[in-house]
Amino acid sequence: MALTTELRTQLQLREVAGIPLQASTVDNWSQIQNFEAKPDDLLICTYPKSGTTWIQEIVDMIEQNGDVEKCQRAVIQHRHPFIEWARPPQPSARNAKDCMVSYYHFQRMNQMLPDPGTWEEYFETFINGKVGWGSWYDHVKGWWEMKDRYQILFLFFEDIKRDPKQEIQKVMQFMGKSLHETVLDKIVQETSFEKMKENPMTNRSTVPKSILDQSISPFIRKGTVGDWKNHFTVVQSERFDEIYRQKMEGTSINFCMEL
Ligand SMILES: Nc1ncnc2c1ncn2[C@@H]1O[C@H](COP(=O)(O)OS(=O)(=O)O)[C@@H](OP(=O)(O)O)[C@H]1O
Repeated sequence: MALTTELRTQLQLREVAGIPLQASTVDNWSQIQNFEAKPDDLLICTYPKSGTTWIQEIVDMIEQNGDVEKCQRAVIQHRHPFIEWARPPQPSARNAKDCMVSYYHFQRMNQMLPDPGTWEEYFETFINGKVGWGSWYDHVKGWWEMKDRYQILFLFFEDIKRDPKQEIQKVMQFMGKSLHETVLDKIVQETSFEKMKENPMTNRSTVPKSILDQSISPFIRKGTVGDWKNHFTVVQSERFDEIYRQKMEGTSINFCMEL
């Protein structure tokens, strides 16, 4: 049974250093902040809805040398636990407009996050960074500035979509692995949108409907670049571009908005 609307409106996000987060994350914050990575740990650092699940599956497929059965050993969220969920960061970025659309549909179906309201209301919430995990702009700018100072592989959703093999190869090299071309091709195939949408270990179908109601919007929804054009009005798009220019001023990062 889904949470009632009344209960959902009570699901307020709380803030740590100005970043809205789920209450359970805030309650465990000191434990999360004290997390110490081991030298060979690989952290996947994504803004929500930027392809987290996709890169998780790619990384595991590489780690398991393309062995599909091994990647079926558990659901994706158990194979790579989320640090902020405090049960026991490579940044991946996706253009802000598609990210907003994806996040909007996710908040409609995710009963553990506040109801997004109408698309117009959500537009304001998102551009003001009042969504869970905070501002898209701060996340992307922060990691972009950091990328040359640490051992970081910065990936774009749009690049993986355009040329999955080339980007998977980059991840493989970053992980210090060398896999045969046929294995790479298999990984490309197994991590395609169609495969991951059907795969119960990646599509969140095992999560109860009371948490993720996939009848409202599927977790693996469209997986495209440019879906924002189906949601943004011309006025919204122009206003967004202006705000984007202000917020991203001074950064050299460039996003592809359509393929
Ligand atoms: N294999 C593959 N190919 C293309 N696109 C894919 C793939 N897997 C997931 N996706 C799309 O990624 C979006 C979900 O992002 P996240 O996994 O970061 O979501 S979450 O933050 O972990 O909830 C969500 O985007 P939208 O479809 O635009 O909503 C998913 O459909």
